[in-house]
Amino acid sequence: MIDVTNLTKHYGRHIAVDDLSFTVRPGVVTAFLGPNGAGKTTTMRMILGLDRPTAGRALVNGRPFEQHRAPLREIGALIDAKGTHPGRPARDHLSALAATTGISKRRVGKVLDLVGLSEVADRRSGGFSLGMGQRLGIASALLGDPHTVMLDEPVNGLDPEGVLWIRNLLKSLAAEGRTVLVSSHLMSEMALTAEHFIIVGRGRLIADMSGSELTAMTEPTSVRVRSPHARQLRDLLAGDATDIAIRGHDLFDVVGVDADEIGARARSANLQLQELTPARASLEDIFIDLTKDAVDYHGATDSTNSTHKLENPR
Ligand SMILES: Nc1ncnc2c1ncn2[C@@H]1O[C@H](COP(=O)(O)OP(=O)(O)OP(=O)(O)O)[C@@H](O)[C@H]1O
Repeated sequence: MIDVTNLTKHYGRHIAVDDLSFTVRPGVVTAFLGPNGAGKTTTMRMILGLDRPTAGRALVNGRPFEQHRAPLREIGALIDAKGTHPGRPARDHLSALAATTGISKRRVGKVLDLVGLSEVADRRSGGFSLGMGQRLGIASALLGDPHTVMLDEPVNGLDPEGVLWIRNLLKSLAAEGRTVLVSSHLMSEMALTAEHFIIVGRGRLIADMSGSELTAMTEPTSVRVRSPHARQLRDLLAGDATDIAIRGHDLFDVVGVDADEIGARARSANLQLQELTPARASLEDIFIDLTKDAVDYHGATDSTNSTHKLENPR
């Protein structure tokens, strides 16, 4: 469990983390999302005691990280995958880490197997690809068999196979009952991995909720209707719909009339319905909408110009 309360970090006049409070619970993957510069790494560094908060506090399993007798058994973290000595083989790196932190040497072989590096464990890590380096960083994080795992942008620069591997690893760690916090600026990836989302922008909390709660923040954008009587149904709805888009001989999308109303009208006209599906914005659209004011640099094509409406933006 990670508890962050009123956490704040100033660098001179710049506020990197601004009065942030949230709890990361065990058993689900929690995504820590925000655009570049939102304060994710700074927050994670404060959770690990690597940076001192200007105000507030961060607790790992009930205590500040540095007050645990065996901190690496409490929380394993990947903050900078390049933090290994390039001349040292992966196995030696992990063995040294185990020896200096009182972790059994047997764990070294176990984590090398877990991350798929056993065959290259005696090669110098300096020759590792980006993906292999990430795997070694994750092996270091898991060495102490920790209750809580925290990874900063672990999928950055990985190939699709590496991305899939990390996704499955994170889910299995959470399924074992561990607390898993993983940062990213890519909602598209996290939507497939996480169940809970903590979204920050310019150091401030924007949202702290499950995927279904996030989705429920938007009004349905349209309703998809499939019926063998599509034409008659369209005629029935034409007066109230703001838009009707024909998608096929038996399929169309309606804007401006909700699914309950379409169902009621079809029933009273005795017209059969085969599909009635409200369409909502994707998690990625919602993320872009929520963080659009916190993005420092927009591209020439403004991806924030989405059409859905948030009911309850914070
Ligand atoms: N040591 C530092 N000195 C001064 N400013 C810093 C320092 N570390 C971070 N910052 C600033 O604090 C803000 C938050 O940075 P941070 O790296 O925590 O964001 P982030 O969400 O992890 O972003 P990214 O996704 O780009 O890694 C940024 O504006 C950054 O420039």
